[in-house]
Amino acid sequence: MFRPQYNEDPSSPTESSLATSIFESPSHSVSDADKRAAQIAKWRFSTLAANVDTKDQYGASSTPIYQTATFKGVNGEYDYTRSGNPTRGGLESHLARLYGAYSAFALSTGMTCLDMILRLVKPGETVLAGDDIYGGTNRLLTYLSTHGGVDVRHLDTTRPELLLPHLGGGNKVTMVLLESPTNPLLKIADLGEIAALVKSRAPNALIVVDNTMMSPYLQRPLHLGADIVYDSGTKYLSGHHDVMAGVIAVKDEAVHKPIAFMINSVGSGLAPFDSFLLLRGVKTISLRMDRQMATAQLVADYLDALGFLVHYPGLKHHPKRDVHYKQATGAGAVLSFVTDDKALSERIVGGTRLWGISVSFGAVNSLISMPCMMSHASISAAVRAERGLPENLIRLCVGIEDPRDLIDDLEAALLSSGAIIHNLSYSPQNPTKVEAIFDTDPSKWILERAKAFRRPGEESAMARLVQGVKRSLGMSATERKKVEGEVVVSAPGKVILFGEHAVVHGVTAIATSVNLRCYAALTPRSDDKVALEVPDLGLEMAWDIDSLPWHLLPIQVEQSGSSRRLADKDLDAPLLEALEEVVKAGNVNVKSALGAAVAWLYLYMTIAGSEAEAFSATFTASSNLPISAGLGSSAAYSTCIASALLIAHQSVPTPSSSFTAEETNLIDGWAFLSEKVLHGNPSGIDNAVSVRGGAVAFTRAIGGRAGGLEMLSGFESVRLLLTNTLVGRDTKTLVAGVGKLREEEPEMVEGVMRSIQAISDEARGLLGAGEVLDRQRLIERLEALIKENHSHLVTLRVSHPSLETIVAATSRSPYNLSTKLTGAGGGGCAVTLIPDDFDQASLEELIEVLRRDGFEPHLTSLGGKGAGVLRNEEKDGAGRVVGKGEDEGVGMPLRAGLRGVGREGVGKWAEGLGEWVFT
Ligand SMILES: N[C@@H](CCSC[C@H](N)C(=O)O)C(=O)O
Repeated sequence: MFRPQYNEDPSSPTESSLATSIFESPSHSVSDADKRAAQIAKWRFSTLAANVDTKDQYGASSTPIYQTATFKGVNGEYDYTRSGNPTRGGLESHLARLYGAYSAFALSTGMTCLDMILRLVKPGETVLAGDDIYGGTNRLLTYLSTHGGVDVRHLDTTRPELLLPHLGGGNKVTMVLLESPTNPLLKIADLGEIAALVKSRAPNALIVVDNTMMSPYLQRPLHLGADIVYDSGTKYLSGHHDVMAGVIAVKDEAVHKPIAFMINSVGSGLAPFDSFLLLRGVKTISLRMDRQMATAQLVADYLDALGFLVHYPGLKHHPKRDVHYKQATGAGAVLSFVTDDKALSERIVGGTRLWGISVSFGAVNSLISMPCMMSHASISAAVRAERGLPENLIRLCVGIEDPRDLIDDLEAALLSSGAIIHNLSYSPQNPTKVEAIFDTDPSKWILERAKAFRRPGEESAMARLVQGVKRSLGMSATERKKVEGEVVVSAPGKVILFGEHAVVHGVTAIATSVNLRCYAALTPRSDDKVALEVPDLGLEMAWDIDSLPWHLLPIQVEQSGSSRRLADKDLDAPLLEALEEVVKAGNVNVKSALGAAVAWLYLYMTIAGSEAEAFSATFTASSNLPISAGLGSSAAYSTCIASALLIAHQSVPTPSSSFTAEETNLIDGWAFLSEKVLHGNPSGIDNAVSVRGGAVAFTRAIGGRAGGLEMLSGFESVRLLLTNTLVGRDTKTLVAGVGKLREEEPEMVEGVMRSIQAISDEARGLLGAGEVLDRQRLIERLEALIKENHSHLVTLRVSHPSLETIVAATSRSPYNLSTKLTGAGGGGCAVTLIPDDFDQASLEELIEVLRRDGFEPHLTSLGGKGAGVLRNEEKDGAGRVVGKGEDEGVGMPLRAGLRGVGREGVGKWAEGLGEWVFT
């Protein structure tokens, strides 16, 4: 005789026949039927579901509806539809295969199934059931206990150990009735563990599982130790809410027989037409459920991201997620959430248009309900309260609609009800961008979508309070990543030697690094804070890491071609605005300090990529570069932030000799992003020079012409006097002034632009790999070009009396030096080339003259090194750099020295630290 195999995947337990008689247990002959069964046993669920294995007398593809009450007794197989009907029989054979069951029965409703099953329990016996169960189940169990003499006990089935006191001893437990997930709180019971536990202590007790939430597609309890499983066929099995039905599937003949007897005696078998509908619906179950589940996950993620307490086993933090996925292959398409306010829940439910307000679930259209008022209304309010079923609970049953329409509708209802409000840190132009993400990654889309809103009121305040208390107790809310040792970096400033202003109009500019630099240390700490110290700006701030707006982090688009995460091209407006608020909340409003703090936090968060990757550290930066003088101090600062963070995150290792081109480009990309935070729309030339050092020729892409950046490698260092006029100026106004002049006098300005392009072209040749001149001739040509370029800048009206004073002082005898403004002009700095043979005494005298005139001269040189990192040789046994955190007891962190030496001493301090490696 053929016996079913209870394997992992659905087996083929019954012989393929159009009908299964309920009078007798299925008997099967070894032969073709067994061979076919063996073949079917290999099929996966969706193949089995779509192929109904019937043997109709006419070969009908779709099982015919035998709409007849009686039969004339051909072969004695059927006599009366209550006892057996070919349409129902075909359905039952098909269902048995899907459940991996010994046999299956199709009944008029799910509740009829439970009724038939509960008739196996006798008065005086005990049934154990969950404390979160469907209202109809609770009602029938209550009736049985009040009218049938059955002892019904409700327990929390998520804790198998709670069953123990009820098993064995004087207890007469003959049935354990389980739901997993439960309806409506989606709690998870470990079906296998409970079955084993019950069987070990009460071997005769039957394990019964209501599997309606999952269907056999996702969970097959008979394979987990259950004896009987039943489903409301009205739900996922039929899928269209056009038929009421129930299905019982059993493990063996011993259970089959009494249930078959009862169904025939009572006449609860499913009618032929309804059997046809159920059979038709079940063929598509896997398709429907896959789609419904995928959308349910999005809806759950969305509500979760908005801060609602959501019950759904697909959520990462569902308390029994692991148990669920041990016994089921998916999370299903029902979820519930609480609002903490019944009236609010009513407004949400009433505010939806697409979600139908209805009981039931599993159909192709989505439904919304309040269980306490609907599916679970038959449980008294007192019992609901006792069992922890919130009156404000909303249950969502997700259908196959487009997820975007469902979210639109739900979002509108949440908004109109006041359950969520707009997140003002979110820029309103983003929805289109967000919509586009849906096609490539719906789960990222949903999280981005949730960023636009937040829940008003208590909950977040409460969460903040809890976190505050935790912090005050010295408890960390999150296990933090640690920075391994202190990271010390530096990066140079730059001067634009030729082509400033003209570069805005597409002319090539030549910029070189200077040996004035920004220095910075990233020092580990262990108090869950991230801090910033820029003593030059009077900036000293610290933030709790978990108080930062991590939820606004831009979506991380998969990047091909690099194992490292590259910087985004554009700034994320919501994050930027939120960080400005964060910094302003610390009473920092001065533009330079505000920018420095926001740039630091922006890179700190985006390079980490998530709060989980963030570490606790202090970033300390100081620079001997004049600030806001057109010398690229912000680019040097940005380069320091980028390189320190990338090294700390081990995206860039501290090299033994120099950085690779890929590492250099990576640092440049992130430094450019920081420059965007600081300047809005920078050209990129400053960070390019700061990261790479040396000299570059930079042409901005403009009017369809390609731009470019060329490193000028043949360049040897030249001495330079950089004189700060200390006259503040506004770059934007000066750039706009040249633009206006171009409109008013186009020919004149075009002529100047052409001349400056010629200067830059010649300089590119001199400093690059072009014409090789002897050193003296090179300096002479550069001096001539400096003078010429300055005169053009005067013509463009961007000079300033203070700059002209410096030009005059340096060009007069006995100095005879060439000077030009650098950068935006209108004040700022002037650069004076110092030939190799210029005598030291004259130089010192000139510096004194300039000082007396109220200027601030710095002797420096052109074309120094780019970004650098201090090689820390101190390693521990595992080869890691020894940490010098605030509290690691390994001596003073280097940042203390960096703060202590002041701007003038910082260069010397850095030199004395040890060996540096540069890009
Ligand atoms: N009025 C009905 C409610 C049926 S609820 C159906 C379904 N099981 C669900 O959970 O939505 C009744 O009282 O039984």
